[in-house]
Amino acid sequence: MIGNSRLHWSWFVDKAIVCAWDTDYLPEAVIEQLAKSQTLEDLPPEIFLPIQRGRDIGTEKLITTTPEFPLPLYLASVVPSETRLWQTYPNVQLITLEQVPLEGMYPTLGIDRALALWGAGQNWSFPVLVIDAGTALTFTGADSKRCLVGGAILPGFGLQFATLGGRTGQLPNVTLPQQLPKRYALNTQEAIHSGVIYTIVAGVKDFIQAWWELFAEGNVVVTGGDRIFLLNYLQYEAPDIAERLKIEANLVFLGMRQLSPFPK
Ligand SMILES: Nc1ncnc2c1ncn2[C@@H]1O[C@H](COP(=O)(O)OP(=O)(O)O)[C@@H](O)[C@H]1O
Ligand SMILES: CC(C)(COP(=O)(O)O)[C@@H](O)C(=O)NCCC(=O)O
Ligand SMILES: [K+]
Repeated sequence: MIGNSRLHWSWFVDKAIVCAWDTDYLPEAVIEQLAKSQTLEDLPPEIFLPIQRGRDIGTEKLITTTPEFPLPLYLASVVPSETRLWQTYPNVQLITLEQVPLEGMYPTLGIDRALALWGAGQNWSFPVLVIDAGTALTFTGADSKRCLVGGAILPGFGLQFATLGGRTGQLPNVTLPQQLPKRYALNTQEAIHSGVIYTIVAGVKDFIQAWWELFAEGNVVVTGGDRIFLLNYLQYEAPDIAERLKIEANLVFLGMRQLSPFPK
């Protein structure tokens, strides 16, 4: 899965997610090395270091399966320039919205949102709302008939901080704090933390409450690179809401493995 910040990887054996990890965007040379690899040992370390170091729980299972080479690659992307790069890989299948069995999708819906929503619905049941705290923060919901209700898109935590740091004369770049900051800050860094975090948390709370007005028993699943931070803040601000949330890093991959038929 190619996101707007980085690449998200999963190694599948049939429908099992053996392991999952993230990397930075990668240069063409690495894609070429992947294409030429004939054994697990040949695989580019930029991609498979987590596996090759043997630190991942899935490693043993991996070594005992004999995959075909070049490795089949299922690609979903919301970054067209990166899609083009990876389409040079000889054994690539592009996953598109047509393969996701949700009803009512609009043509420009992000494939990451569609796959995450499908994965959440398959894993927990519909109706379901997915909150993706990634580069963008997105809400994407579907009803009990697996029909897209719709959603919303706003700049994620990192993007809000980067915009303030990059587009103003005297604001520094800041990173996410572990704890919910003080609301009334007395220095610049904490003022940025407070402004971005309290408004995102209030917005997320409001979207969740609105969702439960539509679907009283509706599931809510949180994913994305900043999911743990978001959940932590919500636990302080709205513990009753936080308690009812599901959290899952690999929603997109849960969605991919439930495509029927799995793309060939
Ligand atoms: N190594 C990392 N590289 C980039 N973002 C990271 C990293 N680790 C954590 N993050 C956080 O993840 C967020 C991006 O979420 P992610 O779901 O990975 O994005 P996307 O799917 O849009 O590529 C960033 O705002 C950042 O705070
Ligand atoms: C909204 C997104 C930018 C989110 O991307 P991400 O933050 O996960 O990298 C992406 O899903 C996208 O480009 N969507 C297309 C517009 C839409 O979903 O309506
Ligand atoms: K995402």
